[in-house]
Amino acid sequence: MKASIIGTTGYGGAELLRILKNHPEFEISSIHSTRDNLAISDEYPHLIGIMNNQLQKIEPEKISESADIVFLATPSGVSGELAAQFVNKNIKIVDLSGDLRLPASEYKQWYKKDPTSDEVINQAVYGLTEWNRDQVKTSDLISNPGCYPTATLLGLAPVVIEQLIEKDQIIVDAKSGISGAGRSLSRTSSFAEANENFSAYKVNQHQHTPEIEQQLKVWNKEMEAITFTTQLLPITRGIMATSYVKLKESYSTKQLVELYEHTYQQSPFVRVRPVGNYPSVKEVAGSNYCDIGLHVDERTGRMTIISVIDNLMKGAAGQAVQNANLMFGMEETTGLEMSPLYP
Ligand SMILES: NC(=O)C1=CN([C@@H]2O[C@H](COP(=O)(O)OP(=O)(O)OC[C@H]3O[C@@H](n4cnc5c(N)ncnc54)[C@H](OP(=O)(O)O)[C@@H]3O)[C@@H](O)[C@H]2O)C=CC1
Ligand SMILES: CC(=O)N[C@@H](CCC(=O)OP(=O)(O)O)C(=O)O
Repeated sequence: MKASIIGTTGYGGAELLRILKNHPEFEISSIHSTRDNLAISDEYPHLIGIMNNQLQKIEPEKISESADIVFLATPSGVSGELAAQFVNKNIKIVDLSGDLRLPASEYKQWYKKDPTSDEVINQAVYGLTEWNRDQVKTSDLISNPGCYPTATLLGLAPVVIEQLIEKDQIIVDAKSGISGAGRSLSRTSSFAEANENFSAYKVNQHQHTPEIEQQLKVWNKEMEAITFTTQLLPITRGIMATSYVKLKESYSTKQLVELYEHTYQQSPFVRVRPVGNYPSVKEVAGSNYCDIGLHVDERTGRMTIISVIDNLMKGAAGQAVQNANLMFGMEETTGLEMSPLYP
């Protein structure tokens, strides 16, 4: 299968290159960004001697004729316009941005950008793979989940679906490494501002809030608004989402660990930690795993759920390829079985 990547010079694009270069079934047929006639190894010297593909102009007609799938690793606002040019052509699409995840009106409110049309948005399947496998398999247009929603939703799903928690009491305290902000320069992600620092941003205004709430409502329509805080960690890769939920009845940690193990027993990329064991971001770095640890505080009746992912892998390129694998009838793990980079 031939794959094209748009947004190849960004961090998500670079991670797609790393995965697809070693994928047994996908071959990289063309790479694109706003620039062309530049070798990818000139932009990314870590690829010297590994890949010397040239960046090419973005010509949707030509790409659709020569590739079976296109990955849009482009910024929100750009991806939606590109997706509209590829839909209904003979090519599958996986969009890594937030452009196809929300209804147009809600997108405008949270992203403060013009949305793409609801007609395109409505064709997209939300690619939280573990929970949407059947739809992903038959879709030609995938809206890949955001990095924070992936970690948060995988952590919350079992207790929301089983209706074990209060519907209006979810608090999510989430932290991301700096690569989550992309490759372009910004003051907050500069070394001097981020190193040895730890700061909260977009408090109660983060654009991933409605994406999380929307999926919680799919699982249980009674679910209400969440409190969601995002923070910037001075590390390169990794997200930790710590969710606090109020249990309706009393359960032990052991009972809930068993529920999570049972829920995810057919999900090779979700690893539930045993009682008393909590995951760290380094334990999933460079891999497509989402690791989940949990604990019930019997004093408060609350459960703490800690889920970690690599934002560039399960939070972006890894999950995008996991979805692409299913779209072409492959095992979801194909080309994604790399172990975490530890230490
Ligand atoms: N970083 C992360 O952890 C995650 C990112 N995402 C999403 O994935 C997408 C890519 O993110 P990331 O790789 O971090 O972003 P980067 O800022 O690192 O890269 C953006 C890429 O898009 C290209 N680009 C920018 N504008 C255009 C345009 N008008 N037409 C074509 N290409 C364009 C850039 O090309 P050039 O620089 O050559 O102009 C670059 O290759 C974003 O939508 C992001 O929200 C989702 C989950 C996690
Ligand atoms: C650390 C950091 O800045 N992360 C970014 C992630 C953005 C992103 O992935 O954008 P989408 O909305 O297109 O998914 C943020 O919090 O905005």
